[in-house]
Amino acid sequence: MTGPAGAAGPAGAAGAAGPRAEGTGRTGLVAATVTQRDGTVVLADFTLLAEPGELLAVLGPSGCGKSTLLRALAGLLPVKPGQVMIQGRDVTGRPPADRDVAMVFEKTALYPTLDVARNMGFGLALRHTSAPEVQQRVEHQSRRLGIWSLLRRKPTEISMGQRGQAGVGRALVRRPATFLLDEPLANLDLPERVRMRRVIAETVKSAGVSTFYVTHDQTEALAIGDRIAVMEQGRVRQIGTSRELYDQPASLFVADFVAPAPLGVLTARLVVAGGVAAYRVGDRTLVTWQPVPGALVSRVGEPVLLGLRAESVTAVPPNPDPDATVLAGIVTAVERTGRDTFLTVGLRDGGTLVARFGGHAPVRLSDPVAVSVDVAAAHVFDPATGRALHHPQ
Ligand SMILES: Nc1ncnc2c1ncn2[C@@H]1O[C@H](COP(=O)(O)OP(=O)(O)OP(=O)(O)O)[C@@H](O)[C@H]1O
Repeated sequence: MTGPAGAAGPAGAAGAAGPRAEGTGRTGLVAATVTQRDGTVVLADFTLLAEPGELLAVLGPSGCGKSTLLRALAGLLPVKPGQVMIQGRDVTGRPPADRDVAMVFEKTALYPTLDVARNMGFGLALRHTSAPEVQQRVEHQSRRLGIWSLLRRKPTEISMGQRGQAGVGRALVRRPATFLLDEPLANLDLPERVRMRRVIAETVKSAGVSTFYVTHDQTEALAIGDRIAVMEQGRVRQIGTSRELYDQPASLFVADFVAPAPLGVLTARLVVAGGVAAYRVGDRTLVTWQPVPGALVSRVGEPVLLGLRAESVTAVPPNPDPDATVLAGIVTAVERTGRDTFLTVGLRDGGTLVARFGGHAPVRLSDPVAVSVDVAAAHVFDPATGRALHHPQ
């Protein structure tokens, strides 16, 4: 199920709004307005609900309101008007302690006088879990997280990354009504992040607890989320699985935000040439060799934006197909990942593309370069609104 906020299906954004969220077991905000203490309205008429047991990744740029969402769910910021639902129960106006949430902040504070084991078990002890059970859960979880050897150390005796891991451990030993994880893997190196996010995903899934996992790292969101909600400026722009967001982004913003490499964008005009769809870009006509897609028929003759992923823009083969589209430009940025080289190419005909070449491509900044473009693979957007008009099959 995918779509922009408000057009999503049963588990989607505004589709599940109102009292219907009650009794469904869903967790999230419904038609909620959240205002910071200084009067800044961060979320307005905002609806986002996770299904029971779902790991919902919340992805978006800095300042879009991700932390505000979690703080409102936890009861740290008031929702007025609107509803906060936890497992289908309306907890709006209830204090944080009544909501049974386990929350991890990016900068989780541990109790400085307690060792890691007691920090991890603190929430359980508060809830009157027996000492042997606290010990058993802390040991089990610390082994899974790889911090068992740190249990007797104080927070000042471990690294920032390890403090973050202990904070995650403190949440994961619990079986709360919902997990709220706000950039829980900050300060960790990449291999540790990947390992930790697997442990987190396994733990929250096996606990069957709805989880909001906030990140601004698209790779992390796509890897971990059952679905991903993409936020921008206090709104959910789209909610769907990683495949849905990648194949059918609702807008240019979403397409660019979920792409591992920046999206190339060309300003074009849709034309029909010899019965097939083509795009005029500067003086060039880029032919798709396919009929005009149904969704674009009404747009023939009009300007559109073409979004091209790096995998559709590649090195020109030694004996190129004469019908292939080859564009010339200048390399304005080079990023090497080992396996691939990503080139940002300023085109002679206007516009910028990002191309994926092989890892050994002998290309340097400011080099002239020719790229082969799979025009039929372009996602097509409305230039005025950025809304998607057509996705390639
Ligand atoms: N205490 C505050 N008082 C006033 N405005 C705030 C406060 N905290 C956050 N904001 C504003 O609310 C908006 C959303 O902030 P929020 O922290 O929710 O964003 P975010 O998506 O979590 O960002 P990041 O990824 O950088 O953590 C921002 O414009 C921010 O400046």
